[in-house]
Amino acid sequence: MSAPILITGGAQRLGLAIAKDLLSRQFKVIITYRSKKPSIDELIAQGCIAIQADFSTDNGIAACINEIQSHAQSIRAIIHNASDWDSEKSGMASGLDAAQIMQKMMQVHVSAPYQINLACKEMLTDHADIIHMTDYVQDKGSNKHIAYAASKAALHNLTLSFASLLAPSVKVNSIAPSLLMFNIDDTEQYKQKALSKSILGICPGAQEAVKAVNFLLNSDYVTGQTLHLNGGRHLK
Ligand SMILES: NC(=O)C1=CN([C@@H]2O[C@H](COP(=O)(O)OP(=O)(O)OC[C@H]3O[C@@H](n4cnc5c(N)ncnc54)[C@H](OP(=O)(O)O)[C@@H]3O)[C@@H](O)[C@H]2O)C=CC1
Ligand SMILES: Nc1nc2c(c(=O)[nH]1)N=C([C@H](O)[C@@H](O)CO)CN2
Repeated sequence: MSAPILITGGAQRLGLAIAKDLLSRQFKVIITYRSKKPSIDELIAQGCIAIQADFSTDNGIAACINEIQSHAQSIRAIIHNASDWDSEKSGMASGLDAAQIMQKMMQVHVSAPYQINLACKEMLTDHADIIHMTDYVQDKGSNKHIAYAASKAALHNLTLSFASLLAPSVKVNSIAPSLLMFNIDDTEQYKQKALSKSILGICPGAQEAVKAVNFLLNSDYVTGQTLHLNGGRHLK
């Protein structure tokens, strides 16, 4: 029986598109989700295993690891996709102070992938992959999402460390998107401004991430790298 591919945060948007693509091509898929959504029942109906997990606490991460290990003896790939895109403004508006915002961003984007990778590394098959979904801001920072950007930079640093630790049997890479999908509450003004930040000027949708994941899964010689999905934003 083929080893499953684990996708964290697989119940919506990019993670859901990646899960659906892999299931359509007969991969075994395990997703984690934080809050219940209709998409989860659809995935389960297609044979996906769905694990409820909230990475905001170490107990939540440990419980998730136990669930993963109860469902699989081996793992073909781990895609760390789960994420909260907190700005300092939105975080403080929700009552968090600076320390709590930084802790929240580092917990989901760094501590969870770190703990899951170490706990599951012996389960990874020969020629396995770990993919960290980072962000264009990993290299550039962000004046509105300071803690978020720092956590994505730290996540990319995990790529470098785990690529070195797990070679040659496991490849570890970052995928660093900028705008791939809008959010439901994005205004037209925001959308136009976001589109203007890249030289290609489009919002390509989730399939751009699907294609990048499949490139890495099919590669034999790419590790410790970043696949930039940013429409040439760095050239603007
Ligand atoms: N979409 C884009 O244009 C871009 C995306 N990226 C990155 O790509 C990845 C996918 O993006 P996107 O699909 O938009 O992501 P989403 O913002 O849709 O988040 C994906 C999932 O992560 C889950 N999640 C958030 N916090 C936690 C937590 N503490 N524990 C467990 N699960 C959690 C959410 O659960 P819940 O549904 O319960 O909230 C959500 O379903 C992310 O890492 C993102 O940072 C980077 C740049 C651009
Ligand atoms: N977890 C998330 N991270 C990010 C999102 C998102 O919706 N969820 N969106 C972005 C933006 O698209 C940004 O790249 C361009 O404005 C960044 N990260």
